[in-house]
Amino acid sequence: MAAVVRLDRVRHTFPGVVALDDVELTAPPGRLTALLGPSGCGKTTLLRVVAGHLRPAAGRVLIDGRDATALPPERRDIGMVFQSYALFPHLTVAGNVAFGLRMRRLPRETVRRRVGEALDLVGLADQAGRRPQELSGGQRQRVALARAVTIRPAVLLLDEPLSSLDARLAVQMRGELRRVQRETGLTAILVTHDQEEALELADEIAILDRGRVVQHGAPQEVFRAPATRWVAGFLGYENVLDIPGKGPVAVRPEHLGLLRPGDEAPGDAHVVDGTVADVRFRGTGYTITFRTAEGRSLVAVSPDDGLAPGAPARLYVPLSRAVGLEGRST
Ligand SMILES: Nc1ncnc2c1ncn2[C@@H]1O[C@H](COP(=O)(O)OP(=O)(O)OP(=O)(O)O)[C@@H](O)[C@H]1O
Repeated sequence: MAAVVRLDRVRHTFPGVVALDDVELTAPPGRLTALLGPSGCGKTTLLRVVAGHLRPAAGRVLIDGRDATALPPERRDIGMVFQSYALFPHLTVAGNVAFGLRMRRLPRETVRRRVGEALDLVGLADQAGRRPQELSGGQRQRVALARAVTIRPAVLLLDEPLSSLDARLAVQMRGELRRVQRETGLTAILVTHDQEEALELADEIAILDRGRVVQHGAPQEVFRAPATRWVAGFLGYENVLDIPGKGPVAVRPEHLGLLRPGDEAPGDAHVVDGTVADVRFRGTGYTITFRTAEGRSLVAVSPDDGLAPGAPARLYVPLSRAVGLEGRST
């Protein structure tokens, strides 16, 4: 049965750094919770505390209501997948997947069956006899995933599992990871610094900033309604501007519209006049930076350029896309 993981006021410091600052977090059973935040915000420290590789200075780790804070990693019933795969080079694929089962002294026949099931699950049944160094990065990560799930752990911890894969493969592996997590029904906690990955994979996202969980919710909710100015900025609401009657608002570049001469702004939009400061090609279009009359910098994206630095420009913000910042903490 999938377990619920709860962190109860977990605190940890390293010399001169508060890595975890009274973290309260619940990872619900059978769901994938992503820990998302910038480098150094405490994601890995949090995962190490859950895994039992690090004893927190204060607070408790509860796995299915049981206090696991003092338990060593091997008694926590946890499967782990690391960025670096951490496969045994001298063992075959099947040997790697079997490792945890053999450690648990399961009967030979059970080990054989479960290894077969795990390799089927990750699509590597035909690679069982190969060694890790003969596999691609994506295949190695599948072996690591099979090894972690075959012990049927209460919790699956994933520490940046896709970040050593090239961009295209990482995107493809997202789907694999999601499917395996769903099919196994495991409670999973994923550490990532990649927003897109978190939004696509997670049932819930916890955003960390300087050792604190600053927002926790469904991906859509976190993305559409960032709880603080910092979260808004972190999630790409790059533009902050004042709208009369609404106060300061944050807007994503892709929601800032560009009015060509003669264009009318749509109803329910706020119009801003400015000057083009910079135009950059970004493959699928252009990133255009504007300077408003009040001296603010605004960034928009446009499918075509046709604008040169110094040219006057009119922008509009659909009010439905503007996230009000008044009353939100920094
Ligand atoms: N073993 C350690 N000794 C001293 N400081 C540490 C140690 N491990 C982490 N820290 C510090 O604790 C803070 C949190 O680090 P952590 O590795 O948890 O961040 P992270 O969010 O996982 O970052 P990244 O995305 O870069 O891996 C950072 O300021 C880091 O420098």
